[in-house]
Amino acid sequence: MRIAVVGTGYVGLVSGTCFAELGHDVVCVDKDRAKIALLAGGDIPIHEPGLRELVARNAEAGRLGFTTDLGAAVERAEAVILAVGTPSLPNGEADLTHLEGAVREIASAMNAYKLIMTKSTVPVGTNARLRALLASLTDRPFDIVSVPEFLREGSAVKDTFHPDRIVVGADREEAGAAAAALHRPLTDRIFVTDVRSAEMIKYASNAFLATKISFINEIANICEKVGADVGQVAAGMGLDNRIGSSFLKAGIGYGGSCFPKDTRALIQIAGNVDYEFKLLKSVVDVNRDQRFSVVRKLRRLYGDLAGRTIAVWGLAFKPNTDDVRESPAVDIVAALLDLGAHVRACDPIALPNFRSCHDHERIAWCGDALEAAQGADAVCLLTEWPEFAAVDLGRLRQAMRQPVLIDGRNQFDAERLEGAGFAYSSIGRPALNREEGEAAEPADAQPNRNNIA
Ligand SMILES: NC(=O)C1=CN([C@@H]2O[C@H](COP(=O)(O)OP(=O)(O)OC[C@H]3O[C@@H](n4cnc5c(N)ncnc54)[C@H](O)[C@@H]3O)[C@@H](O)[C@H]2O)C=CC1
Ligand SMILES: O=C(O)[C@H]1O[C@H](OP(=O)(O)OP(=O)(O)OC[C@H]2O[C@@H](n3ccc(=O)[nH]c3=O)[C@H](O)[C@@H]2O)[C@H](O)[C@@H](O)[C@@H]1O
Repeated sequence: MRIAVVGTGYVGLVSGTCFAELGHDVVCVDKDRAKIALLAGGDIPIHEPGLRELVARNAEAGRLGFTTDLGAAVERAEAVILAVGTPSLPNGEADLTHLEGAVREIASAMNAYKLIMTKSTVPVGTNARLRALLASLTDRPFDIVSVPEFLREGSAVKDTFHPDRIVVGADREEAGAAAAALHRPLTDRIFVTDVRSAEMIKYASNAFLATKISFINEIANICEKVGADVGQVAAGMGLDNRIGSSFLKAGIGYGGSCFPKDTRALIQIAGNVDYEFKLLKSVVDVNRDQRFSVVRKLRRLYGDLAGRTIAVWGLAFKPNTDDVRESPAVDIVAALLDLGAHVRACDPIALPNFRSCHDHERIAWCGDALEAAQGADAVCLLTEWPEFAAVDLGRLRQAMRQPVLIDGRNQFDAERLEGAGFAYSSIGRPALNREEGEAAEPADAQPNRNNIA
């Protein structure tokens, strides 16, 4: 099939490449000329394991092309995938201007029947509105079906080739069958439903996963107070098939381009029909606060952070990506700077993206974990890159002014760290060196180890 993919972000690029790999003839379109020039030159604009090779192989085979000419791509296509961004408006609602713009451009290129598949995450009712918009602009026949995308950054290629399920929302049976047939080589688990339910499945799925994360983070906060270990609690809970073990990793909360945006949008979707989604509002509040637990631990330890040097390990919102959109690190670094601290930051690949948006005279940009730790009063681990957990503790201790490690992603073993002479604190796990009932006192030159948990 000849396919045009409109929007060459994660979703467009990965799904376009996937369909090329399946033998289809794919052209990816983006209005960002720099992005298309990069792709046409054999480079890729995102860090995604396995993607570069896949793009190169399919481009070389002539099955995958890149263009800024939406009209030409759509004219030759039998199917069009919509994968443009749907970012948050200031009130939390999804901004649909990119989608509407793309549909207007598609209208001008309609020369025959097209199967249009919306992979962008859109509020319930959006596909119906896009259908009405397109119908008002063209007499040519088309279908619009909803095929929400569930890939994760960092494992996008694997997720696309081995999805848990494909959801197809169609209001005409033949259109649903055609979209399902296109995805059939990827999985037999294809759930065909109506368009509105498909749109809602996407938001409900992201909101549910976000809820699991905020839930376990609140359990972690209670664990800290009662002396339980959230890792053990999550493991024990996860053995129940009804609960499942995934998305129960406690830490500094979720970030990224989707959970924050989609939870806000679902709260708005509910609000627009006069329903207050209380649970989801709390999920968002808990998540917003959770990241600052790292800063609170530092303040309990040191009191005033002005003039302190804090090493920040990890800037990406999760490992295996250079994406820093709504990363907890953004707020944590800003809070440290507001409190007068000096920050020494590192990340294996996300540093340039972070630096381009959040540069500051009191941030030193460092090449690796040990360089960042040089002269630091504390290390804060914010992204669970494997190289951080593998750091040589002896060299780390030597590099630091004070051997303090705040582990925002529970990557280290407390006993090992404390055995190596560190004051160590993680999220929701008991601190070995803290006596029950011990009073918290502000510290001066030396950290008050007993206050770190
Ligand atoms: N990033 C992710 O992991 C996932 C994203 N999604 C959803 O997929 C959608 C796309 O997200 P990303 O892939 O992150 O996109 P992105 O926001 O990184 O990129 C979208 C691209 O669309 C292009 N674009 C906008 N209007 C255009 C037009 N009229 N013609 C051609 N190109 C146009 C932009 O220049 C941009 O390069 C969003 O709705 C998102 O919520 C869904 C699942 C996973
Ligand atoms: O709609 C989207 O864009 C995508 O959003 C998420 O994917 P993604 O944001 O790429 O990454 P996740 O692996 O879900 O992680 C999101 C955030 O949650 C955090 N997280 C995840 C799992 C966990 O147990 N604990 C936890 O804090 C991660 O550190 C990260 O900050 C969903 O997992 C995808 O299914 C969905 O397609």
